[in-house]
Amino acid sequence: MTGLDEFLEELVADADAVCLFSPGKSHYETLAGDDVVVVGPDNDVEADAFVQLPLEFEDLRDRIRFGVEGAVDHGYVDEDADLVCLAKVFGEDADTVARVRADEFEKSGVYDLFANSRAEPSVIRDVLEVAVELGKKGQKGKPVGALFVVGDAGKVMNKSRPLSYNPFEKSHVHVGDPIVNVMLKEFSRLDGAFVISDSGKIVSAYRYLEPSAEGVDIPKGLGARHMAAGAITRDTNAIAIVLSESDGLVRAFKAGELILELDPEAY
Ligand SMILES: Nc1ncnc2c1ncn2[C@@H]1O[C@H](COP(=O)(O)OP(=O)(O)OP(=O)(O)O)[C@@H](O)[C@H]1O
Ligand SMILES: [Mn+2]
Repeated sequence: MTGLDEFLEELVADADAVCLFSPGKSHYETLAGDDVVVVGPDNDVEADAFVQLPLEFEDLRDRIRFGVEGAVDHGYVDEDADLVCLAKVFGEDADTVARVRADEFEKSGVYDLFANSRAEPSVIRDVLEVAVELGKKGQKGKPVGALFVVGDAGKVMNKSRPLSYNPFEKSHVHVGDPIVNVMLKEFSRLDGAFVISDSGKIVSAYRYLEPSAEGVDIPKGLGARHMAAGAITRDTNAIAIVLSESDGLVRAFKAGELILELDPEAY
């Protein structure tokens, strides 16, 4: 199929770098002579240029966008680099080639959310996972909402007040621990926000956030929970992860802005 060969040759011609998504060892070694950035959950192939994926990003566009933002942020590629991305969509091996310019995407800040927040990336990932699971299953079959404020916990506590006794008062428990995830889901039935420290310690449940909402610009149609989430991330160095009871989506806010929107059903 010479036509196809020609097409593929053109597709990858003159690229500045190759982004390899979760490559196997042999796949990586084949390309090791090129300018390669590996993107994946782990750096199994011990690549020098590596961007860690904190989520699976089922949607290839989201996955590529995250990888490219990470590659630019690390300085592995220029902001206007011409890139070839190799990824697996259907099988266990790379089956998809995408040609993309690094400036193709409006900067979404999704990479920055994980890599450059006060809280540890793994803590942010664990909280997102809890929110996504809660969104999938709800509480006893009913849709449920939840608000998690992650990082800069001292300041967040100063800008909030308790709605009820704090079940985490004297405990030293962390997100990611399976028991704690069950507790978070259980307590999400009641009002208010969870406050989580940079390192993932659950500081409090049932906090009513009272940040100044000045200058916060969140999409119309979102209510008080989302407004409080956006505002607290402008007023402090925390990020916020919200599960909406009404539309079932999980959203992340940083510096007063909506950065990420996920449909739990897609994960
Ligand atoms: N300032 C706040 N701090 C903490 N929790 C809040 C705050 N404001 C609202 N909430 C919580 O959000 C819940 C839902 O409020 P509301 O419906 O106005 O928010 P929303 O943004 O529309 O969220 P949803 O999409 O889940 O309905 C409230 O019952 C309360 O538990
Ligand atoms: Mn509402």
